[in-house]
Amino acid sequence: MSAAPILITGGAQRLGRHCAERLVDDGHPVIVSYRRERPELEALRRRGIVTLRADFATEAGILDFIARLKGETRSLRAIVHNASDWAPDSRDEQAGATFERLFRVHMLAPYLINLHCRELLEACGEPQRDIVHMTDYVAQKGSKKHAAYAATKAGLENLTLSFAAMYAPEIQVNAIAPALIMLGEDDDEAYAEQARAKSAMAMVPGPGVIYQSLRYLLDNRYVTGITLPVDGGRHLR
Ligand SMILES: NC(=O)C1=CN([C@@H]2O[C@H](COP(=O)(O)OP(=O)(O)OC[C@H]3O[C@@H](n4cnc5c(N)ncnc54)[C@H](OP(=O)(O)O)[C@@H]3O)[C@@H](O)[C@H]2O)C=CC1
Ligand SMILES: Nc1nc2c(c(=O)[nH]1)N=C([C@H](O)[C@@H](O)CO)CN2
Repeated sequence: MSAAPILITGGAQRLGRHCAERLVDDGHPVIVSYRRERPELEALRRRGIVTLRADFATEAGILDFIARLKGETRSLRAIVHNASDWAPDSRDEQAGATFERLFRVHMLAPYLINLHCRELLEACGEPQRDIVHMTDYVAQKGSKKHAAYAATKAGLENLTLSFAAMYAPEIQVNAIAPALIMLGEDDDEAYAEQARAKSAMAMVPGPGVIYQSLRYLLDNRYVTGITLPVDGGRHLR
């Protein structure tokens, strides 16, 4: 019987793509969700990664993805909720719509996928099954410019506790809380220098440190209900 796949939402680029490719390197079948079709997806498909389109900005979009996921596989080894919209707060009439969209992407999608896909994880024949929520250091600190983003990531962090308690011992549920792992395409050196100065380690490590953290959770049978900080010691500054 072939191994059950690992689902990474938002796996078309950056941290999610890096983890998807490393999981394939480690012998796991992988399914990724993506929102926008683009040429880079072909490279993932050539590696045998199944790509499913998903827009989590609406409940209908979330439920439509779940239905198509269940048409694709009957079991899952793990679910990594990586999809995220790092939108700054809107100061105009869009403020409410922005908050609601980030609530759906960061909280409602993981909540509904966890509820509706529990049966896929339980159908996995391997001894360990995992759910991993990608949160953010700012869930604990807040953010002056990304308050809606930080609040909805804090909500996702809290969902980690509830689902860990609900799903133990069959399924382990944990979170990874990164800070400044990768810069954005438009970030200049001045921004990079300012961002590096925010942590004790004063570096921009790249996505490898996230895969190391995900690997630790996937390989540890005794860890559940935790949030693993991967933030260079932001709390020390
Ligand atoms: N990068 C960093 O330094 C940090 C990252 N994190 C967290 O780590 C995770 C990965 O970060 P990173 O790789 O930078 O993430 P990205 O900003 O690259 O977003 C990941 C994916 O989320 C998808 N996405 C966005 N909105 C939606 C939506 N409405 N429906 C479905 N998918 C959507 C995008 O899909 P598409 O491209 O197809 O539109 C995108 O590819 C995120 O959860 C992030 O919050 C936390 C702290 C620091
Ligand atoms: N979905 C995303 N979330 C976050 C991103 C990103 O690019 N996409 N980037 C950050 C920053 O690196 C921030 O940590 C810098 O202080 C945070 N979240």
